[in-house]
Amino acid sequence: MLNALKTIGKKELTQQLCTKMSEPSLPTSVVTNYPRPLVLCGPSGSGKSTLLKRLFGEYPQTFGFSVSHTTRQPRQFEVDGEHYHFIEKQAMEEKIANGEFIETAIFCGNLYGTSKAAVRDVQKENKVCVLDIEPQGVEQIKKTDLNPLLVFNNPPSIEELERRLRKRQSETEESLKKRLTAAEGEIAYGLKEGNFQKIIHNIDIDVAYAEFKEFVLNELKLQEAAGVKIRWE
Ligand SMILES: Nc1ncnc2c1ncn2[C@@H]1O[C@H](COP(=O)(O)OP(=O)(O)OP(=O)(O)O)[C@@H](O)[C@H]1O
Repeated sequence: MLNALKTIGKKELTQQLCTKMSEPSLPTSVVTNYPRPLVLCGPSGSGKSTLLKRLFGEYPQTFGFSVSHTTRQPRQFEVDGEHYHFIEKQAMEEKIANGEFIETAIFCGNLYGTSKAAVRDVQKENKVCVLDIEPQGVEQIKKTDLNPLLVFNNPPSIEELERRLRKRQSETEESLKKRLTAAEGEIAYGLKEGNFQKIIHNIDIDVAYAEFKEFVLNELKLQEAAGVKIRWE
């Protein structure tokens, strides 16, 4: 499942019980004067959410997530444009056909997706839009003019992934197996030269976070030097 939907899936599951180039890089062509989106890709259990939680904790105003679209009905207290962009199925299908989405998936019979416009909305606040997406989404976003920073979070081994996921106690045996099977392909994709600008070897979380943060901050400073406004506070 695409990663935004993995996140959505977790949210839904809780709510519904529905169940190398390691050199800093400047944009080759400056399409907008907004902060470049930050893509963090890596297998389930590799520690993406842990890294992002720390980053958001340290820089609460600088980074943001985009608002996803969904065809499901809003729940009480859910605000359109805040929790989701609620949209009719046909309208969403038209937008998908129009190439307006970076990634989409179906969960419990409803469509969900991350639109390019939603990423732009975060950029317009001078924030870095963070996207936790799977390889298919990475390939999609590379085809757009969003010009993201691409980071791969590499776990030490499949065995360690399994240990982390079991300890997290978030998975059934079936979903655990699916995640571990998918991990092999994701790691191969992540380590392939040229697919990402930065690979974080996430063994010790403190070391991994320090490396991740250093890469991101260096990139943001380069963008600032090129005239991009970044919201620090
Ligand atoms: N470097 C690390 N060493 C040991 N444990 C870690 C490390 N990084 C994360 N963890 C733990 O492993 C578990 C999985 O981490 P996390 O939820 O951040 O992964 P994820 O990549 O976001 O997974 P998913 O894609 O399924 O959301 C968590 O319980 C987290 O505390």
